[in-house]
Amino acid sequence: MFALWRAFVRRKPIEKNESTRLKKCLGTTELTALGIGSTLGIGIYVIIGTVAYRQAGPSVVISFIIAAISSIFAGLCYAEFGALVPKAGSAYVYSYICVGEFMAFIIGWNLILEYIIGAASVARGYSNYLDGILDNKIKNFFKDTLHLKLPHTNWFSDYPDLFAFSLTLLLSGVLSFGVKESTQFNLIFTAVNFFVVFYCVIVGLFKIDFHNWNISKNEIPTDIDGGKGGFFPFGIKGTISGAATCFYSFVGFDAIATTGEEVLDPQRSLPISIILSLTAVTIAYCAVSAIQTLMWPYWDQNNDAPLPYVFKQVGYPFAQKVITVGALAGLSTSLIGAMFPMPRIIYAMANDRLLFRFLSRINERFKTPLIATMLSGFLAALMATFFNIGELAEMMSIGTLLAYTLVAISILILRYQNQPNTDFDNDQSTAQIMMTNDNDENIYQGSFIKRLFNWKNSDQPDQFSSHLSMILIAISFVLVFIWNFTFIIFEDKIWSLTLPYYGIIPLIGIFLLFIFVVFCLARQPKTRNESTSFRVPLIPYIPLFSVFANTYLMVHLNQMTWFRFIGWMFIGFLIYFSYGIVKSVGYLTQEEINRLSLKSDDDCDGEQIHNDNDIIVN
Ligand SMILES: NC(=[NH2+])NCCC[C@H](N)C(=O)O
Repeated sequence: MFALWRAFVRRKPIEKNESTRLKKCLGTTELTALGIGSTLGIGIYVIIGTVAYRQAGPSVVISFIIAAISSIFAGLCYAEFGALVPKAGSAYVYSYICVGEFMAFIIGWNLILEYIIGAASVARGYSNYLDGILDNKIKNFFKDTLHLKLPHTNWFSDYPDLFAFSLTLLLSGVLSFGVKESTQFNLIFTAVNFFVVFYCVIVGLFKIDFHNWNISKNEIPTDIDGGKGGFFPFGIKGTISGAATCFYSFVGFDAIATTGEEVLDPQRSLPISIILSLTAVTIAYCAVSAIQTLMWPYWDQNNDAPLPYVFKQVGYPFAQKVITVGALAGLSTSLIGAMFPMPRIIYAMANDRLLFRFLSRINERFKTPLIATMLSGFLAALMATFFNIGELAEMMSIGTLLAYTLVAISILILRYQNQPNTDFDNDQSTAQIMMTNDNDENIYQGSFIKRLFNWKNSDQPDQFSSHLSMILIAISFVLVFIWNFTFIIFEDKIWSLTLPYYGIIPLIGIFLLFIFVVFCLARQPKTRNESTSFRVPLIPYIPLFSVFANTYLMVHLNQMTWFRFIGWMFIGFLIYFSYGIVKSVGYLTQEEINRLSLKSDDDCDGEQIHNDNDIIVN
């Protein structure tokens, strides 16, 4: 059991003076453009309209604000990681270096889900959008020629979307043959997209009518389910479930974190551009959602291409054309933003031997992880062909929400650690650090209660305080989850203020317990690493709030999404426990890793080096 735990918490050594074959050329501007480009897409052009129409009405603006808060808190945690680790990577790499292998595996596995399904959903959205403009010509053609009759028709689309399939496959082809994501291209497309958003807001301002935020029920045609009218036609519940959908619109900024190796000054640029791009995107979403719902009644928003529809309805056909250009630019950058990091994460995990080795093969000629790119591209293309966009968006959101949650938890663990693996000038490998850890003397002064409240006001974490904090973090995570699940059971009653006592008692009880645990955690000593350029303020509150907001949105996703997600995690654990845990490079020294990578460059099927520390799971 102990060996298992040691495997879970082993950390990846950081290669000192690691050279990179990639060109260091990106500055804060390019990175911010990349962040905005991969985030601002379907959200503006499709989601605002559909959420206003079906879930939240004009209060879609509030839904966006709620989703923004949860994403911004996650963004802060990403920014700290980016500032801390001077190395290319995603949340997966960061957590492997700072927290431990098991956490890293789960984050990485969820990121793969996010990117594959994210790419599929954007491709699908792209094709729906084009269809909306072309009066459903693509859809009708495929429906007539290749009609599908699959069970669960709300999951699957009723025709195979070969347009989305070809688009995804084409793009992954382009990406695998070494066409580096051109930042120039991205910059131009993002600028076009942003200009169009700006244009919509300005032009739209001339056609706003505040009555649209206060429509009464009898103005809504009887054959339309428009709720009770007003600003919250579907109640607060609608606004919140809308927020869970809007969350999708904020996903993508994490692409910034995967470019670390090409950035001139990552420790400075990464945090700045994450925060800048999230701010810009939030303003854009809030502005467009306000304008769009003020221009046209929420109950008559179009489903496939709502933004141009509204401009057409108010008598601005020219604006419709401008929006189409912006949408195609925006959806393209969003699609590339999802497809580009996808093979890189698979490659990184396979390189660390947490996933199968063949996925880390670099193609000699094109110098890209060809197999990983093609395989993930093919999977994304298949998903885009058969699944409905709604199902894809939910599935992507659950993976991303869990990844964000775990990144926030990782930041907490990092801050309360007594042996951080973040001394980047020290060439001692993690293996050695772990050895010394084990021989540490455990001088636990004072009784448990005293330590729990840190009576001595110690400001230096030691082994005891760091273990204690880990336990407190785990307990608070479990409490937040249970609280959110309980909340959702009674949600209708809570919003209508008719909550019975058997609902009040557990909710208050869990809440008080949570406050107690957070209080104890806040008392524990934290590490002080003043050298990093960005640190999340208000530890432990901001990461805990992020955990709360993310799990809250997670429990609002539908049951089927949860079942499919559990299936995905099950496959992941199967791979980890049968392969990753025994093959991972987590316990190798730097020299061994070098030998290993030399070997795998020559011959991927060669024999793998086994080190003395190879663990036996007992
Ligand atoms: N990395 C991803 N999962 N990308 C998909 C992002 C979707 C993007 N937020 C949009 O609204 O278009």
